[in-house]
Amino acid sequence: MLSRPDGPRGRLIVAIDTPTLPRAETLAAQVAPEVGLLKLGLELFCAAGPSALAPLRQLAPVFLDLKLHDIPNTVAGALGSLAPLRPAMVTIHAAGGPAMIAAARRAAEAAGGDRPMILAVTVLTSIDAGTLRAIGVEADPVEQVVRLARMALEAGADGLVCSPREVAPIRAALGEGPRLVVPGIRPAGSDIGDQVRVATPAEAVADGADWIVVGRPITGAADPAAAARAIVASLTR
Ligand SMILES: O=c1ccn([C@@H]2O[C@H](COP(=O)(O)O)[C@@H](O)[C@H]2O)c(=O)[nH]1
Repeated sequence: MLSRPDGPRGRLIVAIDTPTLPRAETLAAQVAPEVGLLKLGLELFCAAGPSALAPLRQLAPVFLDLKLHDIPNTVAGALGSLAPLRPAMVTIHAAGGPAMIAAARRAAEAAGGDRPMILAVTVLTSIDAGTLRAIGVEADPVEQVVRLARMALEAGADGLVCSPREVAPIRAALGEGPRLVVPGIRPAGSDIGDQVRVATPAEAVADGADWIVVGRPITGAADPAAAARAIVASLTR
C-alpha cells in the first residue's frame, strides 16, 4: 500500500475532472511532475471507462475516486473488478456501514499484490448542516464526520476523506494513525464553486492532512503546472 508522503509535493493530488480522455491526458502530463497523485473521478470514468486509468498511471499513482456505495457483495465485487487496474487509492462511502467497509477491505486484500488504500468518504465537502438535516442527520458536520470516521476505521478502512474543517477534530479524537485525504481545498481568493466546508492548502496541511485534493483551482488555471507549483510552495510540512 502507498506510504504517507515525505514532502510537500507528494501531498498534492490533482483531480483530473474532464469528460474526454485526450484533455485528461494533456492535463495529467502538465501537472504530473508537480504532484504526488492524479485523481480519476466519476466524470472521466463514466465517459472513458476503466481504460482511462492506464495512461494516467504511467505519469503518477492514481487515486480512483468512485465513492462506491452498495450492498457489501456488490462493493466487494467492484473492488475485485478494479484490482487489475492497480489504483493506489479507492473510495467507498462510510455511510454504506461496517459490513460494506469490511467487505471492501477483504476484497482488496484478496486481490493480492500491492493493494489499494481503502478510503472511506465521511461527509461530502459540498454538504452543510442544513443539508445534513434535510437527509435526516441532526448532528453537525464535525460530529457526524468524527462518528463516521471512527466507525469506518474500526470496520477496516485504511483512511478517510474529510473536509479541511474536520482534520483537526479527527486528529484530536483518533490520533495520527488514520490517513487523511482532504478535498474542499481553495487557495486564498479562488472561487469556491459548489464546495462548502473549505480551507486553504496550507491550513489543511498544518492541521494534519496527509494529502490534499485540488481540482478546478489547478485545472482551470491558465498554467496548471504553475498553479500546482504555487500550492506546493505554500505548504509548510
Ligand atoms: O467530499 C468530497 C469527496 C470528493 N471530492 C472530489 O474532490 C474533487 C474536488 O475538486 P475541486 O474542483 O477542487 O472542487 C472533485 O473531484 C470531487 O469529486 C470532493 O470535492 N469532496
